[in-house]
Amino acid sequence: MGPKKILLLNGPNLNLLGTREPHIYGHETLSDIETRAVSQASSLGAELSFFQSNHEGALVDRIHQARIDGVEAIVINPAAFTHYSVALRDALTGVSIPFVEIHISNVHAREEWRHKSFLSDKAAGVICGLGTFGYKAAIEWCVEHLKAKENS
Ligand SMILES: O=C(O)[C@]1(O)C=C(c2cccc(Sc3ccccc3)c2)[C@@H](O)[C@H](O)C1
Repeated sequence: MGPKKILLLNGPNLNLLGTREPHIYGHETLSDIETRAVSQASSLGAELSFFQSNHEGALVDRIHQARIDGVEAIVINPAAFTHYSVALRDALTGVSIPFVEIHISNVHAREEWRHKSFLSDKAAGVICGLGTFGYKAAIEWCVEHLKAKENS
């Protein structure tokens, strides 16, 4: 049994992280987040890959590929797609890979339309409002979950 494979997905506009609205999304860039996630996963004995796209279909395709690649858990910040993407919901449920939905901001403390997620009821868990710490927590949960599943 090789290292556990985790995929980190980030949705539209997150490539702009750290450049605008730092009061909401912080100062870290997406690259900072991805680099730290790879290092954290490695220290936990897991293998993390990452992908960001502004295009819904590209994320759907990457989720399909995750199944082929033997990815065992997904951490996804769907960004705006959270609030309307049935396609992402269907892709994630279709590949039957457990996923953690993460939001840097507390979407429940923001505009009403950000309170609705098309993914949350299908997620293993949802983390929001903890800033980029949410990525760290989500990755740690995935590793623990996969280890527990292996030992069950
Ligand atoms: O809080 C989040 O992580 C969230 O998923 C992230 C979002 C997000 C992601 C990237 C950019 C923006 S808005 C923006 C656009 C340009 C520069 C800075 C921010 C919102 C929102 O669409 C979601 O409602 C909430």
